[in-house]
Amino acid sequence: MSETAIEALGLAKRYGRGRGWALRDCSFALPAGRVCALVGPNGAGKSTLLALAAGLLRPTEGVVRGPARTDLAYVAQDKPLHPQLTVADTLAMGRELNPGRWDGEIAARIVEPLDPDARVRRLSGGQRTRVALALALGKRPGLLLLDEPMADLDPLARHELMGALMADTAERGTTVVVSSHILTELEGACDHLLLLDGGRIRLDGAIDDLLGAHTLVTGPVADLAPHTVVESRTTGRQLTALVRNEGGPVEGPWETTSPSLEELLLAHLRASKTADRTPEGASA
Ligand SMILES: Nc1ncnc2c1ncn2[C@@H]1O[C@H](COP(=O)(O)OP(=O)(O)OP(=O)(O)O)[C@@H](O)[C@H]1O
Repeated sequence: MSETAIEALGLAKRYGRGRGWALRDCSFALPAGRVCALVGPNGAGKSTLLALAAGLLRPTEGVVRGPARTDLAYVAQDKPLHPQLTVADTLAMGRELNPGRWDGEIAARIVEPLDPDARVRRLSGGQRTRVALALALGKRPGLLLLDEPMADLDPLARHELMGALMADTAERGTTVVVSSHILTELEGACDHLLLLDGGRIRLDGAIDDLLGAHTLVTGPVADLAPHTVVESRTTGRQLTALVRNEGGPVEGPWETTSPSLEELLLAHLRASKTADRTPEGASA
């Protein structure tokens, strides 16, 4: 059995009485060393889950257990930094706040394109992202929580930083939970998936297992029973459906392939949207 890096049990969050649930009944256990993609539509609860995991929010219900604060780094969407400090001062502060574990080398590598004497308030959004990531990685955390870390980076910087981040965390066996809307960014980098929608977990598991548990079916419109259909669409006489592999191989006049991560996610998201609109709930 592999060690668990972070675990949630019945975790729920409501930002005040009378407000809706931002997160509801979330239970999961993430094995140590995994790189977990946290995905879901706007307002799904991703930032809430990450802030709860970082210990910055208190759950309304349930618990989340992770490493101690000293062994955890969190890069929030708004990347709070001290605007008056320079890049070099910010890293010096990181060293002071993390005695005995600060890795100046990785931090310096991340901010390498920046002027060390530039003040944070004069940096662009993407440049601030570099500083925030340098602080987080310099801390050498066992668990790294990243909330849409690459959103304001140009494609080249995104590619370079994602590569550096993944190489470094793989080398050290760091557990990473990273939220993003850019599925292509996650596809090669992550090995675990948490899909949130409407504050609830819709999919949770190793990406290979999840992909292997589904088949994408295309062909003439016909009944796919006894297979469990996650979601199906018809265009004219053509059927495209994502089915679970529970009922054995799909046999019939259809072409069957393994879904891509994007196809898997989109089908589950469309299915949960339909289920929310259907009183009895649709299959998901
Ligand atoms: N500080 C807050 N006060 C009140 N409601 C909040 C607060 N933060 C988030 N919410 C609500 O909680 C729900 C989940 O929001 P959250 O930011 O966690 O979603 P998200 O999945 O990170 O969205 P996005 O992809 O847009 O960043 C939303 O309905 C949002 O309006």
